[in-house]
Amino acid sequence: MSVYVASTTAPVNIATLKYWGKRDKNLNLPTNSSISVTLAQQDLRTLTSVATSESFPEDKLWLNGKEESLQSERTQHCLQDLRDLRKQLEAADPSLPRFSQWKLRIVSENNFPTAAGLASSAAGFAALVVAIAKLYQLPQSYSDISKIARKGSGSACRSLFGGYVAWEMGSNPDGSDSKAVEIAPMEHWPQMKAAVLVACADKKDTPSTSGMQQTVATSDLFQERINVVVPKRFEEMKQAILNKDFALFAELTMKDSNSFHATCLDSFPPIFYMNDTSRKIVKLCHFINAFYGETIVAYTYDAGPNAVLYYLQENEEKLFAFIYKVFQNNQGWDSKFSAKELAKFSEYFSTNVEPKLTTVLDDELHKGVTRVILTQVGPGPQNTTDSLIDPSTGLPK
Ligand SMILES: Nc1ncnc2c1ncn2[C@@H]1O[C@H](COP(=O)(O)OP(=O)(O)OP(=O)(O)O)[C@@H](O)[C@H]1O
Ligand SMILES: C[C@@](O)(CCOP(=O)(O)OP(=O)(O)O)CC(=O)O
Repeated sequence: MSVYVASTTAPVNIATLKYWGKRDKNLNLPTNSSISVTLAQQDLRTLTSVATSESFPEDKLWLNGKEESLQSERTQHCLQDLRDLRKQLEAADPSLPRFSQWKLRIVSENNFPTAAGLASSAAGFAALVVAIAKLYQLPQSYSDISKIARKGSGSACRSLFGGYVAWEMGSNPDGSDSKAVEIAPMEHWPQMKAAVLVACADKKDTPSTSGMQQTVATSDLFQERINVVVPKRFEEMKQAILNKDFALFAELTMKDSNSFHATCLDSFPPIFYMNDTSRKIVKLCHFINAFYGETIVAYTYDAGPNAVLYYLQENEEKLFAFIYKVFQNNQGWDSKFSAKELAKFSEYFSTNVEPKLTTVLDDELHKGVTRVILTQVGPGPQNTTDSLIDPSTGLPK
């Protein structure tokens, strides 16, 4: 029995200009273009291996060690599109093995919690699509392949690229121009860092897909957002990235997060993703920027209460004087900083911040957070020699 195997990793991306709203649910076509930053894979990544063999009786998926259904319409859509592209290759070259007819085994692992509002579906679908495209040796560009990932989960199309990425909404009814493109690679602005403050949360309020539908159907504010606010902001944010203008990038990022959550609140019945902790972190960020008289941090929130803070390496000490002070009891610091480095943040706080503070910081705020993930801008999907499939059996290792 010949078993053919391919593997890839794929990153998480966190939008700075949010995708919210579909104009076509089946094809996952958005009502606005969006922009994101791809995060480093050391902390947040999916590893996916795929195998195909004439002897496999059915398609199968194992996610984080457990067998899961592959029956969702979205996954089926992705598999069908990939098989169609492979079929074209096989038609052009009859010597190729008939992978398009054979069943697939997919084994995937996320190195972070799945379905915890950390964009696991984005990394997951990106990895799935890239791994199969690799197995099938498809010649299409990553922008073309991103259209298939998009059908799995909209935000997944942006995880096909590293650095700074746009999802161009397109206008064709068949979705052929709704794809991800690179705005700039990570090397363009490698100083961008991200601190994820993972909030304590039960299941999310409303899944993204149904939340979007509700907003599209009921919010008046949403019409202003997609027709006026986002088109202008999309161009401005692209320029801010190209010019490495952090103050502008940060302001647009914060405003866009607020605008997206405002349309959620304006939906009927309203949808609440941010909680009290999220709102206090928003206030803390504005306080920090006002304290220094300069914008050194931006917050953004997806469809859940976790905060993602973007900042530049050069401002880490200034920012962490506050953030470490408030969240030092949360796990996640020791893996990135030595005790000496952490002591420097405390020292900066007691020397430069504390004497000038006019307000008392909330010493209970850390209780609403479970852990911090300290990371940075990162590359797109990576080739890997790690494999989750045993090629002699075609089963998970
Ligand atoms: N590695 C993976 N391979 C394939 N599918 C995955 C993978 N990881 C996650 N998924 C799919 O994504 C689902 C989780 O998506 P969901 O949108 O609920 O959470 P999330 O992406 O972590 O959060 P959010 O979209 O709010 O950031 C999983 O139930 C699974 O179907
Ligand atoms: C708030 C968001 O994170 C929404 C992401 O929505 P999904 O991509 O998870 O939605 P589906 O296309 O229905 O799978 C904003 C963003 O990532 O742009």
